[in-house]
Amino acid sequence: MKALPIEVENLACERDQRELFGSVSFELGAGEVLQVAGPNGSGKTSLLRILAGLLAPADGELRYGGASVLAGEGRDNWRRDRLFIGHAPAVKANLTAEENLAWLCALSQPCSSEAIWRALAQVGLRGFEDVPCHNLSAGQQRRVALARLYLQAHPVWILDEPFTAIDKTGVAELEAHVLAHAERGGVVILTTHHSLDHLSGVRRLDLERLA
Ligand SMILES: Nc1ncnc2c1ncn2[C@@H]1O[C@H](COP(=O)(O)OP(=O)(O)OP(=O)(O)O)[C@@H](O)[C@H]1O
Repeated sequence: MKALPIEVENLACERDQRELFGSVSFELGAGEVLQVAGPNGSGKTSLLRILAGLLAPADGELRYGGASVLAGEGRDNWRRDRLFIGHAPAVKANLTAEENLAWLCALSQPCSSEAIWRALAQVGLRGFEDVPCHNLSAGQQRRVALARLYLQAHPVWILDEPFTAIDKTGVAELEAHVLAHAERGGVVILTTHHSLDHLSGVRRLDLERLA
């Protein structure tokens, strides 16, 4: 499924009555990857949470397929098409890897056990399907959350620090998966403190310069 055009116009964010950023604007189309960069506290997570619909902006507009997400008419398409994976892995400690994915997917696109096991194998967790997440390492817990990228068919990925706690091989695999998603007509918006300069075609939005 191809992503529809995304337009962000003069988006502003305040936290505790302090302006974090005042006029973030960009447009993205199918096949594009955007890295949101900037120092700690510059508002990268806040911007991604606004885009995901989890935080209200102080001002500005987000359009998906030409329809305003914030005003309402584009909201259903946006909620259907965007997948947000936050900074924390958001896995439930007492549930197994499989149960976590079944629960996470049930909220948007329910998945079969077979599909979940396949996705867990793709993120290197074959043999860990039935292990409660409190018995997994930090990197393995992150991999459980990232398995959704192999499982679900959302065209727009919004990923906050997806590489955190992931080993070198895992980072390379995830980078390739991000690029492959874009090649299939998806859009990826992500934050990371590691450089993506070695990947061709990744656009960069620097909140430091916009603040
Ligand atoms: N729930 C909140 N309530 C009030 N202020 C918050 C909240 N969450 C974050 N902030 C503030 O907003 C600012 C930006 O935080 P944000 O997490 O968006 O930055 P970031 O660029 O993602 O940082 P990092 O690189 O450290 O992850 C920080 O000064 C932070 O203290």
